[in-house]
Amino acid sequence: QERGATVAVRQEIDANGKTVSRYIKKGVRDFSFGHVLGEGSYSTVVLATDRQTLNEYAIKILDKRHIIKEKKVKYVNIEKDTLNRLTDHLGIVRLYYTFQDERSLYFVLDYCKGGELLGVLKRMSTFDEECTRFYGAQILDTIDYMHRRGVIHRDLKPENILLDSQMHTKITDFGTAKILKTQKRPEDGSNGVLPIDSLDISQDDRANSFVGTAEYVSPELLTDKNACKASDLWAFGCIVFQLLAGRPPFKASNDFLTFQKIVGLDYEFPTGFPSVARDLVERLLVLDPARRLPIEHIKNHEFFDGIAWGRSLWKQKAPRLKPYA
Ligand SMILES: C[C@@H](Nc1nc2c(c3cc(-c4cn[nH]c4)ccc13)C(=O)N=C/C2=C\CC1CC1)C(C)(C)C
Repeated sequence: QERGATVAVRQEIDANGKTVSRYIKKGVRDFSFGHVLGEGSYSTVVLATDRQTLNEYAIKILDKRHIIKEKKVKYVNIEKDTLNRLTDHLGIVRLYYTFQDERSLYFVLDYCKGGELLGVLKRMSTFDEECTRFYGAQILDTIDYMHRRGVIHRDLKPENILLDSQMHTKITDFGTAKILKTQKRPEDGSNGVLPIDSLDISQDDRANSFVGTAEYVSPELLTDKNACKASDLWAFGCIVFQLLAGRPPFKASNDFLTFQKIVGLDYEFPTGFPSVARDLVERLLVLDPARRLPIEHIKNHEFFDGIAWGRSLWKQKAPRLKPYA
């Protein structure tokens, strides 16, 4: 095998709709690398052009020695397994193939020309309701897809919500995601109390060692070290608040004080914050994860009136970005 090329498998749908695996040999030499797009904690994401097809990709490069030294191998595998599991949704950054050479691992992914949602929000300072509704709906639709496939993201934030060339969202950075074991739901539910696993709380200890980015961490992760699907909905509530307010709800001068605000549910809406959006946020920023609005109810909330959920949400034009007056 030529240096740096490993056989990569690409799933394709053939003429009669069957998924076939195409074996392609891609390596470092098949790409010309451009500028750095972003720096992760253990990786660099670089713009690259496929020399044959001239398609542009984002290639995440990980230094093998560094990964091993920092004991991050499991996170790399979680990211790959998660991305390989979340393949058929437009709101997820797609992983095309991976390969390696003696020094590095390479993940070939969607290039999201619009960059990070955080960058766009900073330039706008706030989003108006129409934009918040559109971006909020795309993010929620993607969370719904992830949860249905037993994946909890655990670190949702405007930095890792990217925008493609059509200004549609693409969620990324799954190295700290939690893949839930497919557990059977108990038939009974007789007493009507939510069975503990209905919150899909991650059981194993490793999953609980991770804490996300301070401003978006859920209270349950801080108090009983357990993340669950509803933890992503807490982060979603923080993001909707931040799009309209221009700042996250829980923000203090250091992480410890931010954590105190979170567990004390200590936040205020800016004057003029739209009341329908306020009602939605208040039903998401609830300390008890079991009492947070479930996804189906969020979709039916008045704030999302007018949103056509499903594929059409991803086919429509993104609204022109306008600040909240
Ligand atoms: C959040 C992430 N930043 C970024 N990650 C990715 C980008 C990306 C693009 C721009 C950009 C585009 N135009 N101008 C800026 C800025 C930041 C980016 C992209 O296009 N495709 C896949 C990416 C990531 C996929 C990989 C995690 C699996 C961090 C900071 C972690 C590197």
